[in-house]
Amino acid sequence: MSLRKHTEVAVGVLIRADDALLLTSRPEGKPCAGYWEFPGGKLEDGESVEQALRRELIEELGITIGAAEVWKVTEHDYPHALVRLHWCKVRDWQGTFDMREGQSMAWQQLPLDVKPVLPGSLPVLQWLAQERGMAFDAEHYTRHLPEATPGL
Ligand SMILES: Nc1nc2c([nH]c(=O)n2[C@@H]2O[C@H](COP(=O)(O)OP(=O)(O)OP(=O)(O)O)[C@@H](O)[C@H]2O)c(=O)[nH]1
Repeated sequence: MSLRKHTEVAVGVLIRADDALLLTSRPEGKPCAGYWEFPGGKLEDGESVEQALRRELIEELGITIGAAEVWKVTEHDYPHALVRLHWCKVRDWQGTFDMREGQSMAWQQLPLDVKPVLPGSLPVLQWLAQERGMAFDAEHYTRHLPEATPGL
């Protein structure tokens, strides 16, 4: 049996006052380019989840977040990596959004209009829908997936 090492990832669910959620598109050159995701990235050595998330959101979006606590932890096994996702809800940030990696951003209510969404993010969309008393239809997010997606 081969044991794959987890890649630890900090992910921010940015929630605006009207409950809209921030989604960003994965830039060209990364695995799953063009998929929509919540902003974030991999922890570097010695970093906490909160530190990594703060650094990533400055690097990617040009904003500085306030306090961020881990809300949920999920795992997803992609061919390119076995990831452990540490999800933080963020309602407090400063600065102006600046897509520094050439990505797109979209404030979205549930169910999301942007597609496709990374499969590793679906559990969180389900929890968010539950919290809002809404039905969750996984097929809404998966039925238009490209048939062969390199890196997925
Ligand atoms: N940021 C982010 N990553 C996610 C989400 N869902 C999900 O499965 N992932 C996975 O978590 C991993 C995050 O890695 P990344 O490539 O975005 O990290 P990074 O910005 O540090 O990349 P880098 O290697 O270019 O520095 C990817 O394997 C990605 O598929 C999500 O909603 N947001």
